[in-house]
Amino acid sequence: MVQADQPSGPTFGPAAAAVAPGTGDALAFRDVTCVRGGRVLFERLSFAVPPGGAALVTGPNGIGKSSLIRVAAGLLRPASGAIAGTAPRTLMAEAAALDAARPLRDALGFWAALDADPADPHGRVAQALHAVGLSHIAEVPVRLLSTGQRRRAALARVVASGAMVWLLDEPANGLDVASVTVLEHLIAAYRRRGGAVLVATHLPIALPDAQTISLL
Ligand SMILES: Nc1ncnc2c1ncn2[C@@H]1O[C@H](COP(=O)(O)OP(=O)(O)OP(=O)(O)O)[C@@H](O)[C@H]1O
Repeated sequence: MVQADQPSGPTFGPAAAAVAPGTGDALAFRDVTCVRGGRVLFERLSFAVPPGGAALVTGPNGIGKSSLIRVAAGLLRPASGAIAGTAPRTLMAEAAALDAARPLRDALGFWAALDADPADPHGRVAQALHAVGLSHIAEVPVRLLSTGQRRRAALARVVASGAMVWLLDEPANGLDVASVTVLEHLIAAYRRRGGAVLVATHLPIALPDAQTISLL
């Protein structure tokens, strides 16, 4: 079962599955059904995230939050329905996919050169490291980073990507209170620039005016 709501405007969900998200959305699910391991995780889910918007995916363990994020990322094919939106997306999941042997700056630079925005990858990595408070360990190999530092490094990768849509799967895991505040500020600044975020979390994250997609 799924329940999606917005602070204002229409309610999306199975009962309103015919509601077609408008054009120009950064990301939209249209009647998306996801089946995994023979179990329907969510059915005919429709919602849209406009530029500058945010959606928060909530629900208990094993309900399908990560699966929803993976569907949005194009890593998991929905059983039916469609994902709309051509804006470049970037994913922050459990694995940061940063080369453990490389210094952090180089490991991030590898992805920044491949990711959405081709302009000035070195400059974007430097800015991202500063934004997450890791500039001082830019030359330290990734394998020596603490758990929380790795999570912040993963966030730096997202920041450096220049993508218009951030897909964040449990981004607050492993972060201390101060780092969660940094995360919240980064998301807010990104949204002010027109970025859109889809966040799955079981930890509280302040996302003003976000619509909530409750998997039940
Ligand atoms: N590769 C897979 N094959 C089959 N079933 C899977 C696979 N990956 C996950 N599942 C199942 O899909 C369901 C949803 O998993 P998912 O990771 O999306 O949940 P979640 O809400 O993110 O959970 P959590 O809060 O524990 O991270 C679970 O029952 C899980 O066992």
